[in-house]
Amino acid sequence: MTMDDKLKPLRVQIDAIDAQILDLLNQRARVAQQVGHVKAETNAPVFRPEREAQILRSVAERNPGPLLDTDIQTVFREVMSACRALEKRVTVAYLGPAGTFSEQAVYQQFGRAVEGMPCASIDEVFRATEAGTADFGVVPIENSSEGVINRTLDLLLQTTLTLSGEVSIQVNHSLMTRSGNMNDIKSICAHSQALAQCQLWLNQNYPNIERRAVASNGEAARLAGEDPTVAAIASEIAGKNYSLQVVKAHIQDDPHNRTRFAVIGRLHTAPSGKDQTSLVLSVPNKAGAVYNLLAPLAKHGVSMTRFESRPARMGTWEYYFYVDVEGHLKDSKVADALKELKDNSAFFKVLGSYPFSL
Ligand SMILES: C=C(O[C@@H]1C=C(C(=O)O)C=C[C@H]1O)C(=O)O
Repeated sequence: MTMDDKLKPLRVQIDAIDAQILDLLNQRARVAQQVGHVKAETNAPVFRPEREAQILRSVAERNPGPLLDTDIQTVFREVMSACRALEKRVTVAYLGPAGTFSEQAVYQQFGRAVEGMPCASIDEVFRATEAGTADFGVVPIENSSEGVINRTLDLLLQTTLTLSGEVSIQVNHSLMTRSGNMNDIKSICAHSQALAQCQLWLNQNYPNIERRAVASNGEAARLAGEDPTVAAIASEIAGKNYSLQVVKAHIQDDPHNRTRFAVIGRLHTAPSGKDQTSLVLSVPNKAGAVYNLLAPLAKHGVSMTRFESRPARMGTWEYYFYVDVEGHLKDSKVADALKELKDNSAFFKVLGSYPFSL
């Protein structure tokens, strides 16, 4: 038997299965449309992150293989995204331009069937979401090698928006030029964070080429696309958008470099069963204040998953604490612990409760 003879019956099987999948997907989509009608009657929110998180967890738990859990989740994320878009296509503002890691974070949270709205700055993402021009915003909050993104933390302090999710993505930086080599290159452009994340590699390989910080890696890719003397450090997706070729991939000093993004919006996400709650607080500047601050968490058996401190910038050596705890604001032990925390705090703000990222 030739290879084609062997493949033929297998492909007939795949075609028959695809016909069933197609039918089932559209059955699912019709039910989602009905969900959309029910929501429209009460003006209820279309995107329900807790429900989507539960579905993604459940498909991974029930997955018998051979498909990988993470791959099955990618497929279901897109299925839900497409179904949701039949109810309403949500608009998501992010730090643009297209091709940045922020855009990747948008897709990781919402799937591809969204209206992405690239913004020029983190401030603009907040403004567009606060004004309702966008339903949600996605902003970088922390990088594993460079630390927190100060502007995002400052804006979270003031905003009326809540956190409705977080996304963590692996950040791979590539050095790219129009030609695919470094001949004639006079400067290397990237966002200051990316330059910092590739510092050792650049010192070793191109110590004499000028480094230029620009607004974003996407902007660096755009500049390199226009100018054959400019190299960009950016994601390969950004490079493709501007017809750049890779000189060297994965040049970040930390191979496990990740960035965490916050999803901001007006939605108060319901409990999904595996949630966390983010808050910001400050304490009066006196002995034992931080100890007292955290005691209620231990007392009520609430685990803290993150604790970050930042100077309040009032010249008084006072600090804001960004704290994440396990559980949802609607869990009684979280609610009880937070009530006591609030009583001990000079400033207290709950940023939101949302499902743990996958
Ligand atoms: C269908 C719904 O609307 C959206 C789409 C979902 C889906 O396709 O499963 C899940 C949650 C919502 O974001 C729903 O709320 O159940």
